Amino acid sequence: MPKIIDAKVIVTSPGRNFVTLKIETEDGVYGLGDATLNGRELSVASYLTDHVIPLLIGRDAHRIEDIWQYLYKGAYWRRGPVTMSAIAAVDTALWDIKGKLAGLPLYQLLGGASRDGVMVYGHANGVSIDETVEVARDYQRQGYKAIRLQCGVPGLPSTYGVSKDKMFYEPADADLPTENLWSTEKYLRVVPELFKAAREALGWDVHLLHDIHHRLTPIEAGRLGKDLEPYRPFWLEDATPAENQDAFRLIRQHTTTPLAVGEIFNSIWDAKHLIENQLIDYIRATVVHAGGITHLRRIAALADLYQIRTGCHGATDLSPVCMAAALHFDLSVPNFGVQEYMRHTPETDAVFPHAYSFERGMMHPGEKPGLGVELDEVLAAQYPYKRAYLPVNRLEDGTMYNW
Ligand SMILES: O=C(O)C(=O)C[C@H](O)[C@H](O)CO
Ligand SMILES: [Mg+2]
Repeated sequence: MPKIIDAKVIVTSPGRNFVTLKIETEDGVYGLGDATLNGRELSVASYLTDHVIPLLIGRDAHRIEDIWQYLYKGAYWRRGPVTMSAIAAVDTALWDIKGKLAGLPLYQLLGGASRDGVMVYGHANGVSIDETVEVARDYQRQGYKAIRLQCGVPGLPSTYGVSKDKMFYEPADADLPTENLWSTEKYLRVVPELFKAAREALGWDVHLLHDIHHRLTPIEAGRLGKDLEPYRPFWLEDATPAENQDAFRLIRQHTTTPLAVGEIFNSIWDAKHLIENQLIDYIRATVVHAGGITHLRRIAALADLYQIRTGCHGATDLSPVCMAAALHFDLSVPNFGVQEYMRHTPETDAVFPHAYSFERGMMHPGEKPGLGVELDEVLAAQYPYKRAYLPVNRLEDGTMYNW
């Protein structure tokens, strides 16, 4: 058996923080797993180092399911983003090892390719509608088949999804949380105008997406979904906070615009009611925050019964290790929908050399055994952890709101 003899956590910040687990086996094969939880990174690093790594030493790296169950059931305290990100890192690293030992890229172990490539969506954003549409046009020229549109809201100094840089977006921008302002009324006026202008400029042969980022009540989201129907959005994401899963029923009663949710979900239990009641169309849970490949496959299998497709989260705070794992999953899973793709900075790509590639709107995980991602530990050591928080949101009268 490939016995686990060592494991360690590597924290590095090549432009942003990443937490990576490296598991080594007796025969010199190692695997990597992403454990990054944006703004709360060190909690997962400690969970792994202090509580998980001692449990791994001496175990058979091939027994992925058993180790998953051991860490989930054995902790007694189930679920939650810290626990599930830690379990995800172990699970991903073990799949990486299994692939390397088999001499096969991970997607082959997951049943092989179900499609030729993975459709991804890029982020077009700008301060104004015109600027956003111009950026979207540029994405279209690069061959993107799906584009997310976010634009500034007149009257609000800044908002989610609008960055200074056109290809990179990094919301965790400060040593203490930046405070943003929010007005639902102002926002609801601009989004239909954005989609109208985008359809006029880009035509109908491109999928258009939008992320509400948990900021509307169900009835407000229903109204926005209805207003956007003429422009046929691919999805509206995180329309309303999803702790109360039935909130999505109210949105559904008012619009046929497809709904996506789940980037902050960490377990099948967060999605079960939404899926079984067909309250959503896309499930956005991804490898690092939802228990790894093993658990994500379980969520996708449940979703498949209800014709709900996957749409894995893929922001920059998910490391190239997670991106690679997501692409292997996407290529193989039967009910794939779309994959989010936000480019990492050149510094991040240098620390994590990888086999995955992008060509005209499609990605492929590559043919290297396992995940196909390395971690240059010498380079990583040159970028020490730097505390960084996600922003917070307040209404214009000072009331704390959802970011
Ligand atoms: O990429 C998205 O859809 C996001 O909503 C990005 C999140 O704000 C980000 O990953 C938070 O860490
Ligand atoms: Mg989102």
